Amino acid sequence: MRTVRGLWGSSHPGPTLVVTALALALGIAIGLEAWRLALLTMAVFAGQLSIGISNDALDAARDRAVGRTDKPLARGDVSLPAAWVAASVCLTLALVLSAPLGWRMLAAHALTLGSAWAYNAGLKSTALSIAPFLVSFGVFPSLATLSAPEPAFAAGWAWIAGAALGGAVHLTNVLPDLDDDERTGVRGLPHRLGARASAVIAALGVIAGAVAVLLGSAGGALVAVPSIAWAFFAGVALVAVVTVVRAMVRPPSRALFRLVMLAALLLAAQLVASGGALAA
Ligand SMILES: CC(C)=CCC/C(C)=C/CC/C(C)=C/COP(=O)(O)OP(=O)(O)O
Repeated sequence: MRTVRGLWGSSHPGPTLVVTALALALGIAIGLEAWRLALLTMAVFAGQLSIGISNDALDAARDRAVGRTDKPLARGDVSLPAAWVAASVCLTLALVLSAPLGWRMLAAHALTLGSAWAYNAGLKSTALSIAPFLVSFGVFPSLATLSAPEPAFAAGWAWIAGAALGGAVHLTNVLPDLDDDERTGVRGLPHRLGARASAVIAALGVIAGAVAVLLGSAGGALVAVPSIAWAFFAGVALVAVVTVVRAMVRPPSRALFRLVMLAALLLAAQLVASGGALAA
């Protein structure tokens, strides 16, 4: 039981659940039938577990060195071999569950997973640390549209929205750990930019994502934007403003990352509410 709890804690449960909910929301928005929706959601969930657990497995020694008591592997609640078995099983499950949805969906999911694992394996310590987030989240909306009986890539605006939000996720996720990371030699893009610049760019990313969804789901015509979409846009813009203000007046905390996740969920809800045409 301790191992299962520890593995769940290592999976980055918050982001895992949010990304899974986003996949479910996108699948609902495009009207996927029940079995496709279930497979898409379970495949994304398994993939997220594999990304989160492998991330903590690769970071275990560093996390132990800086006394990260929030990390089950660093605390010794889970052994490293158990984490690697769990991450490998989840990765395999993610691919096996994707396969019945078609080879295009399988290939796209493999790409998002490969890019995330590349982050874990070392890209996180380079100036290109943001790249896997742009790639994985950029491709992410297409996981839903490629799961449809007539597979298609997502529309260009959805790629832009996904990548912009993915960038914001990265720029805010590492903020509370900047000092610990520097001590263990992890110097990704946010470390090089500094906390405030990262938070401001993340907020701009959130706004860019909101504009892409607002205009994209209305076919590019401002006059065609329904009032419900404007309401969601205002909500997301408010989240972006709060993110910047918080970053200016308080030391960087998990709150900024949670605000970005909230913005992503609001945008997904907007897509479901407006029944926006997501496919290209
Ligand atoms: C759609 C999809 C597949 C997206 C995934 C994209 C991606 C690059 C995910 C990595 C997620 C992750 C475990 C970040 C934490 O890393 P960290 O080690 O920087 O921070 P930590 O202290 O929170 O572990």
